[in-house]
Amino acid sequence: MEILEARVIVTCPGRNLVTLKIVTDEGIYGIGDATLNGRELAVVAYLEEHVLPALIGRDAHRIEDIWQYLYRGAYWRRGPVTMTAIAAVDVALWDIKAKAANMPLYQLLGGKSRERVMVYGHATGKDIEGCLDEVARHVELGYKAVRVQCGVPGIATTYGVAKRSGERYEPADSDLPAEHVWDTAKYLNYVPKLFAAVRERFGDDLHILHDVHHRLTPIEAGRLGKAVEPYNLFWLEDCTPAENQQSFRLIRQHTTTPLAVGEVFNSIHDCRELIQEQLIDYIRTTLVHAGGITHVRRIADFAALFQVRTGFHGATDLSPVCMGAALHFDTWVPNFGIQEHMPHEDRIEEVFPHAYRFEDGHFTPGDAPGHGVDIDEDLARQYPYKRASLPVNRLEDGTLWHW
Ligand SMILES: O=C(O)[C@@H](O)[C@@H](O)[C@H](O)[C@H](O)CO
Ligand SMILES: [Mg+2]
Repeated sequence: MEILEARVIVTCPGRNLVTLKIVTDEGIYGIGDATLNGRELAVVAYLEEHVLPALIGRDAHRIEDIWQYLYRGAYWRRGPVTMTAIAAVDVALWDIKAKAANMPLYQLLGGKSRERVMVYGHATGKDIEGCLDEVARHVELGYKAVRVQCGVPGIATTYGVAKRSGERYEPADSDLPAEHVWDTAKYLNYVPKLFAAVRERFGDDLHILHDVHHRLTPIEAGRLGKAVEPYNLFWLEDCTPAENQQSFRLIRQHTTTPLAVGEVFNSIHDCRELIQEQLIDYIRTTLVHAGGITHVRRIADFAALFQVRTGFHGATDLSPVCMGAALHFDTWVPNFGIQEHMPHEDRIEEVFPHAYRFEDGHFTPGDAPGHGVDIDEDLARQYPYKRASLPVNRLEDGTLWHW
């Protein structure tokens, strides 16, 4: 089956999303997500100039060979732009292969390991009370697991908190990077009270998650993990930047709170020590930013050897195409943990019709052949690209900090 054509579709139905469509001579096409939040056009140029011309005429069935060709051929190794471009090609080719086999993608991966995929939703509030109301709304909607984030008194804006209650937060919300102010001491004094309040009101069964978004030092992370042990978190995410994988040894010496890391990783080499030394419990690296199904499957299999489970990134900047493919992966992967879910706004749902469905705190990927997500190109064209940047964070004295 020959690749006849490959094109990139950029659309902004509320936020920028980049999609790759690969068309074959048998009339079967596949699509892959190529969205790298805040750096979208870098991936578009990479694909259009350096990848797509080399795909034309290749056999669409040779997914592994094409992956190696793009990875080794680039010479420079890894990096988010390269690995997102490779992921888009890879997921589109898996979509094609599954459609050609007339099977849902999870069947090609090895079949179902579970009937449904547990997801966590996002409860955010400008303070603890506001966040509790949002947790209640999620529990009502059926969620069994909820990520809780709230504003901190004395800090004007806090990452991951929606501007208005009931809305989703959007990290890329301004033309040029917005500047936020951060204060670790205020955060560390306040946030344990949030978990205490959630347990008090919702009991022991609800899974609670929290994202620190890389903002603590390793010893601060150890202290927080230890302080919140009584509240039995499902996980504490990105408690410190993980470029220095060894720093997690220090955190592990101090706490048994489960740790999740990896949404910014794009290669198995970024998480090798973390997994091999069992310094984390959940790996968050997902299809779109880490070379697609072909590479993330290697990460997941490696993680399984060390009882590390998956907990894929699933914020709104990962398009429905990534979500659909991830749900097939989650349905198959033996060492599944949980899947992040942030609902896309209606305009996005209209541009990307999909087979996956939410029910009772879980998703099922559907049984449509392929990954079950499509793109309405005419509608997509009605929403032109609009530059949007991720924020930066500074300490009160002006020092640039992790956001
Ligand atoms: O856990 C998460 O979902 C996040 O950390 C994201 O909101 C992340 O900040 C964005 O996806 C960045 O594009
Ligand atoms: Mg995160």
